[in-house]
Amino acid sequence: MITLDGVSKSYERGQPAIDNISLHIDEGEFVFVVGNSGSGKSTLIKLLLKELEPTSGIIKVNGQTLSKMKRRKIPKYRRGVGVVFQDFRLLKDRNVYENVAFAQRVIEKPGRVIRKRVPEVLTLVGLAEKYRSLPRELSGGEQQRVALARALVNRPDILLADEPTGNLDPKTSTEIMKLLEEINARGTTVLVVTHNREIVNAMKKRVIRLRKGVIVSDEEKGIYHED
Ligand SMILES: Nc1ncnc2c1ncn2[C@@H]1O[C@H](COP(=O)(O)OP(=O)(O)OP(=O)(O)O)[C@@H](O)[C@H]1O
Repeated sequence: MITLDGVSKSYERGQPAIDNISLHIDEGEFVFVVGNSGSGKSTLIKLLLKELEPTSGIIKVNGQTLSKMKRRKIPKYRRGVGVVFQDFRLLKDRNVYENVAFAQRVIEKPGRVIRKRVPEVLTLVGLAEKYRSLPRELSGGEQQRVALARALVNRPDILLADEPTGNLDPKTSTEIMKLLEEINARGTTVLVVTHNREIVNAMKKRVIRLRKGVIVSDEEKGIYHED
């Protein structure tokens, strides 16, 4: 599903942000990528979304080699990967329903599909009753649920989450993680970047740890070791 082969990424100055990483993530896996600030986690997400090009190495996602992808295919590729971020990134002046429906409108889904699919996915994240609320009327956890619904509405094979609980309290963070686990159980491959130790240790999933752009451990049912 996701394969990196000898991937490095250097910015203009300093050490490589990603330094000769090779890894494989199978279809249906749930993986945490952990590491201190500056270890390269966000760079990895950007490489997977083809927002950045690697300095060297090969990245394959869903059978496609990203470096060979035609420019005009990139938007479609990105829409096939669900993404959520720490800061939710919702449209402030649109309600919950519209925030989610928007992801379908941009790919020109017919109205009847949108009217069916949006309530379905809002039910999945537990927000069916708040479909008319604006983002500012929601708690942080609810806003992240909307972001998740938006990421899932087009049924992506892969969900990338960059520090999805970074702005949330511990209880809400656990709820969001349980939701990610459920999404994974329904077949989506999930990759979560975080430095939330408690969450990682509670979930007992595969844990890939980065330090200065290098994989220092990769464990099934892992824990987040002290650095
Ligand atoms: N646009 C950029 N230009 C130059 N250097 C960058 C750029 N983005 C990131 N870096 C550097 O690359 C390294 C890895 O950064 P990255 O953002 O991937 O780390 P991270 O693990 O996601 O950190 P955090 O947990 O703080 O988000 C850092 O040394 C950072 O300073």
